[in-house]
Amino acid sequence: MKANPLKTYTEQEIEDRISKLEYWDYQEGFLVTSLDFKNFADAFAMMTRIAFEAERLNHHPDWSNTYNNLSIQLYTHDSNGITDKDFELAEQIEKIIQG
Ligand SMILES: C[C@H](O)[C@H](O)[C@H]1CNC2=NC(N)=NC(=O)C2=N1
Repeated sequence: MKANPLKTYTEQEIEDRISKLEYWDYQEGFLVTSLDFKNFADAFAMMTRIAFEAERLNHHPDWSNTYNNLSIQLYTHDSNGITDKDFELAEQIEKIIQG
């Protein structure tokens, strides 16, 4: 199950790389974002698109949805930290958001 843990980023490396992203912050060990949509349907449509991307990358978000809000936390559970996988998914989600 836990094959080959990836290299985890240091806090400084995380801050440097996340500063290049518009929608993401680093909070309490996670890459995080909170997105508000017009309504539930739009929020859920976005979750569906992100879900397919997560499957493609084999890396999955910790997330929650409340009506029109989608809150996402990214973390590599197998490595107990932030890895390239988290940044790959964050960057892909950002592209989807930006259309
Ligand atoms: C076996 C499978 O590759 C792993 O369990 C993957 C799947 N998706 C994952 N997603 C996240 N966020 N962290 C992981 O460690 C992880 N591991």
